[in-house]
Amino acid sequence: MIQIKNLKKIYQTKKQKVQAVDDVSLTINQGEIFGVIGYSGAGKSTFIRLINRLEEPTSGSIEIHEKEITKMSANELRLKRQKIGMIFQHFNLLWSRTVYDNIAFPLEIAGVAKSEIKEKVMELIHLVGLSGKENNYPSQLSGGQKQRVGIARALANDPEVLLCDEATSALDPETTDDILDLLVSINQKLNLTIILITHEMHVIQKICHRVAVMENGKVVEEGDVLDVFVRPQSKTTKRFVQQLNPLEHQQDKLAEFINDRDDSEVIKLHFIGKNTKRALISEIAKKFDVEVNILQGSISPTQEGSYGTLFIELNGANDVLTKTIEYMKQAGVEVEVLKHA
Ligand SMILES: Nc1ncnc2c1ncn2[C@@H]1O[C@H](COP(=O)(O)OP(=O)(O)OP(=O)(O)O)[C@@H](O)[C@H]1O
Repeated sequence: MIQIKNLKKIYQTKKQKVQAVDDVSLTINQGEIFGVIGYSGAGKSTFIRLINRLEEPTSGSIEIHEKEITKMSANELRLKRQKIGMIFQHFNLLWSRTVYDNIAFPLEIAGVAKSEIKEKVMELIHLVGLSGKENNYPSQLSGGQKQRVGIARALANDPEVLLCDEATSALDPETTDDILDLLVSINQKLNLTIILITHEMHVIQKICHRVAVMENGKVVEEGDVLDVFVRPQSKTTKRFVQQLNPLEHQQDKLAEFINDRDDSEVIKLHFIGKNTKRALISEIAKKFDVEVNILQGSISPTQEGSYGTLFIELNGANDVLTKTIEYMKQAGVEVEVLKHA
């Protein structure tokens, strides 16, 4: 478990003080993928660099597996950092070293015997899907392959946690998905805790279990990914969720369309988890004397299950409409009436 309490970082420049991280407290559980999302300047990079003290905190504490990072001496910190892997947006590889030698580097520094290094490096090369590329130099690799080297290097000393600093931001969408899949498989195979920062909601949706939203150095919202997606609270979170759900963008257009039709009830439904697989619309059409018109719908998978949004129009007698809505609520679907008949 990682416990971060009242973490603060103030940069003092000649002209001004910048409060980059402002009283952040978070608990990150063993084996989870925890995402921190925010717009540029929110304080994400500073936050993640504070965890392994690449930046010195102004105040606050960070405990990893009950060891207080903030109180460690330089020597203790050097040893602890071997157990905190990190990957970067621009990979930070050693360009004059081959794939093999890049991955071997942290093991050499840790004083591991050559024969053990060989076994470990070959195992890691296999794990990240780079078999056959051992003797290539970084310049001979694609962006996705470079990040695979970065991941293998970060895993060399069997870390307790992997920090990912915008690890997919320099990659195209398809390669991003491949790297995200690799991170999920590593998380599952090794039960490795992963903390990542990103400005892309897609990354959070695809691989994170929990998420914190940062704004002006503060965490403005935090929770299970599914909950945050379905019920975003802060304005910033709502904007991020809209980034991903085209339906939310189109809600204004839908509203115009809805207002044209004065005899129908218009409803927004949120299906969460196993409910996304339920044939609720055909159920209500059979069970009640209502006409159902499907206006728009989408379904999005997350690590913790799927969620779906559906806009429907219902026509029928008022008491039947009330019963239909009650039936859908009882089925565990969230119902929001956008326009009454
Ligand atoms: N070394 C520094 N000295 C002074 N101010 C800094 C320093 N590093 C970051 N800042 C400031 O701290 C704030 C947070 O920056 P940070 O890079 O952590 O945000 P971010 O969310 O990672 O943004 P980006 O995605 O653009 O990197 C910004 O106002 C930034 O200008």
